[in-house]
Amino acid sequence: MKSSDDGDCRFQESNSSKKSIKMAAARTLRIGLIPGDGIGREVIPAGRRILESLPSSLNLKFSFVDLDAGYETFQKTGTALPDKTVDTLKKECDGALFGAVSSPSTKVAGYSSPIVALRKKLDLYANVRPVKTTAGNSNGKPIDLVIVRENTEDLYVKEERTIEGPNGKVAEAIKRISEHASFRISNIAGEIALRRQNIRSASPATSTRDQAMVTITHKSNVLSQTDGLFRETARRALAAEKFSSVFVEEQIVDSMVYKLFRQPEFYDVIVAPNLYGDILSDGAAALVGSLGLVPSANVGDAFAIGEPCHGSAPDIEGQGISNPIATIRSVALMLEFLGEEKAAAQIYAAVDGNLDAAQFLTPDMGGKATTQQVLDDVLKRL
Ligand SMILES: NC(=O)C1=CN([C@@H]2O[C@H](COP(=O)(O)OP(=O)(O)OC[C@H]3O[C@@H](n4cnc5c(N)ncnc54)[C@H](O)[C@@H]3O)[C@@H](O)[C@H]2O)C=CC1
Ligand SMILES: O=C(O)CCCC(=O)C(=O)O
Repeated sequence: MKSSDDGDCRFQESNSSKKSIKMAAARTLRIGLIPGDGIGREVIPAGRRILESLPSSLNLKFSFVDLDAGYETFQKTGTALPDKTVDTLKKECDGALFGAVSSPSTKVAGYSSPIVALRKKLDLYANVRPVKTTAGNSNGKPIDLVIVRENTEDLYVKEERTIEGPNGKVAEAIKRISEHASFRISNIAGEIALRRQNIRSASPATSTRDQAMVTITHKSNVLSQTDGLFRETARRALAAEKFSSVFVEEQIVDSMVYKLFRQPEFYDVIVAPNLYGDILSDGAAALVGSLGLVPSANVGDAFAIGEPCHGSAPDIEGQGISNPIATIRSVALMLEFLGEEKAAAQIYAAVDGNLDAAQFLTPDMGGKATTQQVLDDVLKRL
């Protein structure tokens, strides 16, 4: 049961043809909820509450289906990502929210990260991670950048092996970079840069950037074949006529970290292979105050999963103090990719209001509020 719908939607063009017939009908979206482990189970209910509380003027309705994945699921069933979860997402859902999972740091026979697997199984090839300060929370250095991380390959193909070498064990992993995946991720990075520029052009008074920019991140000075292919392909993708207004530059990943920390306000869109994108986004989260603020969307041509950038945070699990904002912003990001920009904008504004007022902040942000209090404050502002 995919969405019944009268709205315009980037990923659901077949539905847009119904627009003229059913202008007044509400669009109903079916959302899969995958809390996972740890604080994933604390923040996903907050995400659901946001969707349930959107103003009726948006003409949007939601139905939900609870789905399993994670380490606890693995312990109970022997698999971290049940087929039922994947099938339900594919056959029934328009989008999904994923919390976090507790993947062990040592090898456990039969366990494999379910979120890494899910991204591949649904071909969610782009991991879009906006990192942003708000007006009241910028320390004079407004940050507004997006990390666009390739989501299906690189070292995350997880083809590893351990062999006996002459001096003990030797472990190896394949780093796979394809022209196809590098091209499509760079193309989406260019499109995001253009879209951001259009939004800025609509309100020039508040904009501090004149031109869209994409920074290609790589380590092709050392890895000339793998990262070399990524760099070369990204250059080619971004040289397309449609991106002629986008300034394209590149940065070797280690100095990228340096420059990002020295001058974060310089960056607009950063496109990176999977592992560098993962690391850069957690680093960028520190620049805006907390991992608990940074959302992501796993995006393919036909589906989007909103997911906070953080993990299952076992150090704060069960205390009721996990920051729900990364998840709430992930809800907005998922809606954006499902064509519901207006709803997304209202959620972003409510979150910005909460952060700027700084009355209800969780301890990671220096406050004393609980998850519930932050959620209630955001709901009040919606
Ligand atoms: N996508 C996913 O499901 C991810 C899962 N993980 C898993 O999470 C587990 C824990 O990993 P860590 O390295 O500790 O990373 P983590 O992201 O869970 O936590 C890092 C630090 O950030 C804090 N933090 C994270 N989210 C927060 C929030 N919403 N509010 C307040 N504070 C927050 C934590 O308390 C901790 O001090 C591991 O098993 C790892 O495999 C890690 C990253 C992503
Ligand atoms: O722990 C896991 O299972 C997944 C960790 C991967 C990751 O950090 C990310 O992709 O954001």
